[in-house]
Amino acid sequence: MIKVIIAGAAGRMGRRVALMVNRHPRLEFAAAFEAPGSPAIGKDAGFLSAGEENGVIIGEGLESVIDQGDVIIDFTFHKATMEFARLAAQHNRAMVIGTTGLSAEDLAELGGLAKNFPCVQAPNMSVCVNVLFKLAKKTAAILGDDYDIEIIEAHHNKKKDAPSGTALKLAEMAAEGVGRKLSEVAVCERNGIIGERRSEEIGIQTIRAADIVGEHTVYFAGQGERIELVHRAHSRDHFARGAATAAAWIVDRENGVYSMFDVLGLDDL
Ligand SMILES: NC(=O)c1ccc[n+]([C@@H]2O[C@H](COP(=O)([O-])OP(=O)(O)OC[C@H]3O[C@@H](n4cnc5c(N)ncnc54)[C@H](O)[C@@H]3O)[C@@H](O)[C@H]2O)c1
Ligand SMILES: O=C(O)C1=N[C@H](C(=O)O)CCC1
Repeated sequence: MIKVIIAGAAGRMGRRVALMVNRHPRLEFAAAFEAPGSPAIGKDAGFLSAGEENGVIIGEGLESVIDQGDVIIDFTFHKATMEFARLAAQHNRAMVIGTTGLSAEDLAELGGLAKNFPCVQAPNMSVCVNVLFKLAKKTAAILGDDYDIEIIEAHHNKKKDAPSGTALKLAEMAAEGVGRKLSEVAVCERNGIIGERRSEEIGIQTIRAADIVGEHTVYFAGQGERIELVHRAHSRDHFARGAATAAAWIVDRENGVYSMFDVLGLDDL
């Protein structure tokens, strides 16, 4: 069995990951940890996630548990994630990184650290969203420059980063489809007398409201008609299931950074 360490085990995602790891035939929920001072420390993580006693008591900090597992599943906060990656590199532990909000500098550092450990890093672990990433690129490439590309994302009011990592990836894929660099054409805020829209812009707008799990719409708007590609998450369980799938996949890989396209076999689409 592959022993799994869950970072942020008391979080919205951590709790569901614990459940999905418990249910995976090749995974064993071996250890869990939380942020220093978290009220969850010392509690049974299984109980938190599914009402199932499974005897995994939440510890404080990765260093306290890193020797108990083969792979770390991380849905925490971008600064914490980078600390864990540095430790994983020192201890040659695999990682599944679901945390978003990582900067370009973080991702560059992660690429260097991953010379010493294998990791899957993905802003969205859902199968359908990863198919949507591919559809966004292909749709943009087919329609070309005569269609304005805009993205709207909606999430719950507790989400700390914006735009969502998924929205940024959708925009990046669409930009690739039409041969643009997202860093040059992304417009994430519009306010005041903004003037006419530049045709090459890719707009990304954010909604934060109530308990919305995660919704993304990609607009390809032309004169007189448009295409909308839409994904709506019904629960966090499909993200957690994707993370468990990635954890079972990554432990046999060479060191380096992989995506969910690699895990799901979507790379050639
Ligand atoms: N890739 C995906 O499919 C996917 C899906 C959902 C959420 N996310 C991302 O996952 C992250 C977490 O989302 P969430 O809704 O679970 O948030 P959350 O705030 O509910 O959970 C985060 C947990 O991490 C803990 N944490 C923070 N710093 C820590 C540290 N240094 N050590 C240990 N634990 C620490 C917090 O105490 C909290 O319990 C966000 O970045 C979100 O965007 C990604
Ligand atoms: O709930 C969240 O936070 C989510 N974050 C990811 C993102 O930023 O894209 C994935 C969707 C849910």
